[in-house]
Amino acid sequence: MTEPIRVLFISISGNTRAFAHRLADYAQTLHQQDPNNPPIELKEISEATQSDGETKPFFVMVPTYLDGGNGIDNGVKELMTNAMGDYLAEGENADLCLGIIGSGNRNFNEQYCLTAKRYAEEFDAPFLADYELRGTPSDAEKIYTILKQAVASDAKH
Ligand SMILES: Cc1cc2nc3c(=O)[nH]c(=O)nc-3n(C[C@H](O)[C@H](O)[C@H](O)COP(=O)(O)O)c2cc1C
Repeated sequence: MTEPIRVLFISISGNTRAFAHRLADYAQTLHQQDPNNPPIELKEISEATQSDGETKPFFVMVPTYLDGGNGIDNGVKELMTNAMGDYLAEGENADLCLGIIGSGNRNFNEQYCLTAKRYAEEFDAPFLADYELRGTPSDAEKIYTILKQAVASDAKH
């Protein structure tokens, strides 16, 4: 039996939630065709989430909400998504994070997907992929392949 791929996400206006479900639906279709394709198990993190301590590896999907700065030579302030950063910082959770997927809007130029990039650095996990807004079917295909490869090459756990 193939272990599900776990994906933790946070979503403020619903785009990341929509993409997470698109990704899980795509994984489910492939899983039904061939049980060697792992399904995706989603967990939504919000301000209300209490961590009882993660025990299995997972990936993170985080959109970008930043205020001020340009993210390069002056500071930016993370808004809205802090509950995910707090969750990763709790206990040993970050040790189980296999990678971060960022989303955002390219209109933000250098700040595109910057929260995911900052998390990757802070929590010492690879920045695996990015997509815009609600993502596309081809983003789901691409990201599913990346997650599957990351699980297969995970020598840490
Ligand atoms: C106030 C605000 C600030 C944002 N800042 C950024 C940003 O700095 N970089 C970026 O790539 N996207 C930025 N975005 C775009 C969001 O990351 C994008 O809409 C994302 O899909 C929202 O995900 P959600 O609907 O799951 O909350 C911003 C959106 C808003 C409303």
